Amino acid sequence: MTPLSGHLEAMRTAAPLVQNVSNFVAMNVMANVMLAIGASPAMVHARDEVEEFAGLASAVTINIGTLDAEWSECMMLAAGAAARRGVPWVLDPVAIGATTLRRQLGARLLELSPTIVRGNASEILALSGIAARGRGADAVNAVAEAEDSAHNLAHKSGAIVAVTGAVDFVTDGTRAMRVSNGDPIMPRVTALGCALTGVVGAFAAVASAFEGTVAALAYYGAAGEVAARSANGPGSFQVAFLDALYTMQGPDLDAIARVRAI
Ligand SMILES: Nc1ncnc2c1ncn2[C@@H]1O[C@H](COP(=O)(O)OP(=O)(O)O)[C@@H](O)[C@H]1O
Ligand SMILES: Cc1ncsc1CCOP(=O)(O)O
Ligand SMILES: [Mg+2]
Repeated sequence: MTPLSGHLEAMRTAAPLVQNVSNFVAMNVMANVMLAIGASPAMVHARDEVEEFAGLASAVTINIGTLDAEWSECMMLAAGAAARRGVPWVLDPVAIGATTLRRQLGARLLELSPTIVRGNASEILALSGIAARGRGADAVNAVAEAEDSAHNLAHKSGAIVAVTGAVDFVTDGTRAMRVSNGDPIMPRVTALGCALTGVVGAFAAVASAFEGTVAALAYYGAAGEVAARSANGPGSFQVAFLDALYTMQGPDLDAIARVRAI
């Protein structure tokens, strides 16, 4: 396995263009996070250009956070274009257990073979067909509760499935890893999960989907730990987090990361 630092350095060298069909809450947060890590984000979702743009991007991310009928159509077009062109694409099934609209779109997007699915435990349970509703976009389930579902979902869909929370879990349906970096203040800042999905996309542009996802999660959690040391609450954390993502070097990541195979 390539060291985590190797993936971070490769991602920064490539500065991949990542197309994000995101949501109204996350767009600004996500773009700032992606610029801080050294990637090039483009929040492009209009029906008339979304497929063309997917041909320019090194990765595509699809997030159902603030969907309506038109967003849904654009997401299907973008995911389809990425899948046809072999561009890695990441699904973030925000609040998928909450409504029929979300569940139906999630099922249709899964048919387009996402490279990676990244969500919290309640979302991964719901996407797997287990009756977990979450609390809107927030998880009410622990990661451990969703690990079997993640495994089955990965096996069935062919996607790498990442369940995030206090200890992240990543599986390809056969092997699995846990990443125990991060800080409990992270879910107190909106859209940090959505922004992480963009970071996963940037790493998937330069690494295998499994290794890239693990590296992205470890880097993100490590930066969260560094930022939490100087933060007084969610406001100062948000600023410190962007700085930590920006300043973290490969050797820092290798030293702070807590990644283990299961
Ligand atoms: N209790 C926690 N302790 C440490 N890190 C956490 C905790 N909860 C979430 N995180 C981290 O926050 C980031 C966003 O994950 P999460 O909150 O699960 O996403 P979402 O916002 O989509 O629900 C991940 O890096 C995850 O590891
Ligand atoms: C609060 C909210 N409502 C719809 S999308 C969204 C953002 C969710 O962000 P995250 O999944 O990163 O917590
Ligand atoms: Mg989320």
